[in-house]
Amino acid sequence: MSLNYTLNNIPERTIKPRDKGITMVMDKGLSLRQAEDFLEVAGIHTDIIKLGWATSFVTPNLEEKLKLYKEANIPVYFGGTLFEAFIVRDQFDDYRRTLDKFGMEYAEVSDGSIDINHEEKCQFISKLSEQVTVISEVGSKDATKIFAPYKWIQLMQAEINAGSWKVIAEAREGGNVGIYRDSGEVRQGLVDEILTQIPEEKIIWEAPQKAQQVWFIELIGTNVNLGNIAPAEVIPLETIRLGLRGDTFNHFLNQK
Ligand SMILES: O=C(O)[C@H](CS(=O)(=O)O)OP(=O)(O)O
Repeated sequence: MSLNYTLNNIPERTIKPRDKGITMVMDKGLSLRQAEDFLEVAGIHTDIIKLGWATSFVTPNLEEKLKLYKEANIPVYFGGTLFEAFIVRDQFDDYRRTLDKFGMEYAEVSDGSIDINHEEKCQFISKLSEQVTVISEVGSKDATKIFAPYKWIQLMQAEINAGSWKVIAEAREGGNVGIYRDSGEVRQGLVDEILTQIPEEKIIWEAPQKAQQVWFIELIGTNVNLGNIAPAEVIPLETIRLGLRGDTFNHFLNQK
């Protein structure tokens, strides 16, 4: 990545294509012109784009948008809710055909809105990973469904074993379920326990709120994988990763 001028002692950032330090952006309906503008300023800092939930079903010019992202060399995938919409209707084969039809190279497997047996979910991961790179998501979108840290670890581990490239820790667009309390505060004990068993580079933490991004960057470092980043927040996030915004400025200076 080329930077505009020289500053000494900037935290070292991994470079694209990265396996660690990923910024996953959620596009929930950008127009083609907005997507072009987004790529012009933030494409360089974006590792992967999710077309949020099932927005791809109603997005006009879907093929053109996918082409734009492909030309920018940024992988794209449909949100997990779309996968779930197919599964709940018993249309797994149709989902596979849909991925082929649109030339998708990545897919999300989640169960945030549906109840499926976890072995069955792992079979979907395993079958889909013969076709695409699979990212799976752990955690419910239902704030009342809270499960213990050991369970998160078990589910994440089983999904990685089944073939997931990365596992996403659920938070939704609002950042108020899953790994967060409804106030948006991180369930710290949960995250700490997960990190005792699952390698941090295998997890993408959904962190739509600035305070959540800062928390993970301070805990894990500049090159933590973060997801559900809004397009307009990619450049601000990059500065937070580098200790160039007040929120992490002293954290990184004090590490020297
Ligand atoms: O689970 C998510 O992070 C997203 C967005 S939201 O929950 O609908 O706000 O859903 P996904 O289906 O994974 O894109």
